[in-house]
Amino acid sequence: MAANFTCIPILDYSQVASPATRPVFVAQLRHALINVGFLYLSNPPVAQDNIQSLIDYVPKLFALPQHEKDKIRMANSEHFLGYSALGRELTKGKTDQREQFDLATEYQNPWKPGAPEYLRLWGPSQWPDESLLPGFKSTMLCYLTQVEKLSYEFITLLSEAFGLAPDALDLFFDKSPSGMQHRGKVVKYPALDSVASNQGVGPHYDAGFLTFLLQVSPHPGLQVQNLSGEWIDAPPIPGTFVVNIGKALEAVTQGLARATSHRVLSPPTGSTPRYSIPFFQNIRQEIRLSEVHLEFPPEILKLKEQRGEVRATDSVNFSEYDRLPSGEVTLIGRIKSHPDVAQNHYHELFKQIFPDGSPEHGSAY
Ligand SMILES: O=C(O)CCC(=O)C(=O)O
Ligand SMILES: [Fe+2]
Repeated sequence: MAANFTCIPILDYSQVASPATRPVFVAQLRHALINVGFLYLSNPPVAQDNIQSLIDYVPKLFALPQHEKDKIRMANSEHFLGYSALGRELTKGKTDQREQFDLATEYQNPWKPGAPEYLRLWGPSQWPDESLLPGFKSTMLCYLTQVEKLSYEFITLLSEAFGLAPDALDLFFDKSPSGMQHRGKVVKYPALDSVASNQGVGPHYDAGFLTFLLQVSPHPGLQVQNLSGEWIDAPPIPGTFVVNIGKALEAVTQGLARATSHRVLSPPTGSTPRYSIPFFQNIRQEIRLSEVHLEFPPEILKLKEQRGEVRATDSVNFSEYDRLPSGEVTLIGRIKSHPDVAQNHYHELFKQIFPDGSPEHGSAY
């Protein structure tokens, strides 16, 4: 089988419910996880009317007066949650040309001085004033809760695809009430004529286990890197999520599930902006992936050998999962991409990572 993919498979979630079609879904999932690292998911179990209301809010969210957006800027938040103006984020040391709101599932942070710093990473979101955007907060939270549920269902399917027990990956999640926080973002990529480069977001891997991306507007721009380093387009397909694998899941599956390098190019000159809403599934922050050993059946491991190794990639982030607790790996990634937040809230780590001060044109990766 040609492991060096040139297109991204489309899986139909409605096949999961019936015993007759579930094995078809699971087989396609196995292929997508091992050989591609990306897939489209059609018929996801998330209410269409909720998705549509959320989509309707997106341009209004970015159209809020600048001072209202600045009131909830990420630099206020030790949890790296809130608004990032255009040009405030770095990937591979270069400025990303996007504007975004990081908004997570609800979580009360019990951190006390003396506990590891990375446990400060989860906490309450900063929401725009309710009177300016009535109903936005509840719509976004309802959306995040549904995608969270889907993300757990997907983990069970993934275990099945890899020949593991259905609960083999449960140890990565604390499913008690408010035991976990997962993060979402609402992102705007302005057209090339109003930004300084075409780096909407530079080449990178995602952090945790799974990402569920809603491509809100019809713009292409998302690209995925195959094994030989070619960039393959992943244009929006209405009614689907794009699902991809984070670096933590790759590490703990011994590379069976591929974390695939991806990027977004800015829309061309004269275009309207591109909008997207990713959801990032986290894992427990204290867990060290190096201490978890999953037993995969030999026939599954053989599929990885058949795929071969990645021959070229432009992404380098989140390589520390082989030694550090997962929360610390995420914190390092957040500090490198949002040094202004780190400068306000994580002085020691900021100094370690940026001994010469805040990077003008970053050199963190
Ligand atoms: O906006 C997109 O389509 C993808 C964004 C992304 O890859 C990310 O924020 O990690
Ligand atoms: Fe990403």
